[in-house]
Amino acid sequence: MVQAAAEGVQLLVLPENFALFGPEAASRGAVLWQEIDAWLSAQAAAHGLCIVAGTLPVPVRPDGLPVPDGRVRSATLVYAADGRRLGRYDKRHLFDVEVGDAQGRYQESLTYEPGDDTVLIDTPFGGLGVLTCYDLRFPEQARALRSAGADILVVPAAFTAVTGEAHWQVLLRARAIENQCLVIGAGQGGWHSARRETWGHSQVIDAWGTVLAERHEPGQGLVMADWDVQSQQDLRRRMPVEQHRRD
Ligand SMILES: O=C(O)CNC(=O)[C@H](CS)NC(=O)CCC(=O)C(=O)O
Repeated sequence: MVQAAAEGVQLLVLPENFALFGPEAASRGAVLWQEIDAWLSAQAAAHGLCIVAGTLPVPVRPDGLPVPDGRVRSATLVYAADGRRLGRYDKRHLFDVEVGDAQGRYQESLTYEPGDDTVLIDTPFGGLGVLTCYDLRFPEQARALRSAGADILVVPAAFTAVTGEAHWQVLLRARAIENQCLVIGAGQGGWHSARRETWGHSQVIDAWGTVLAERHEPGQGLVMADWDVQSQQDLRRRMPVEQHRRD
């Protein structure tokens, strides 16, 4: 946070399960999430940063009711530069998939309850939509966000090394190009246990599909880019795909 603020970052996106990762994440999140929420809000205000904190395991639904059966939601919380909460999005597509890597089978729905709604969050930079990790594979969610007014799509993720190498950048670029949005993919990257490896390769992609910045190494780091809002608006005017839709 300190480094980001010093570098002049205005919008900071964190990866999926940035604070808690692995088998204990859900149960620890259920206990710690309010403390982390308060800390994030204070960080946003202290550094004057808009923070997209994707994701945190949260044991209550957006309406305040507890998530039943001891499960949690994979929630992305968004804070304004004064610390106010601008919105919340809960991951809708859960990763119950046989990848065939060292981990073998992923069964996110054992510990997580899917979110219900696609949420457009109003920020000082424009409409912001969240696609959490596996959500990235469902283009209709990104399209719904664009139609609702998204200018920026953020993708907090922990893509597996196997699926990430094959699909991560292609999917991010496709969502950027087809929806003419800035896409910010923030990915966990590296080994988390003897069997769990994530792909990383966080990147920022503009509405034309140009990769503006990318991290190639595993581990933590800041990936930064400038956003040219004007050229995104020009592109949308010259090539109005949203108005040309048939479905
Ligand atoms: O469990 C945690 O601590 C963090 N969350 C994850 O790793 C999630 C759920 S298992 N991973 C994905 O959605 C991977 C998607 C993916 O890799 C793909 O779509 O190819």
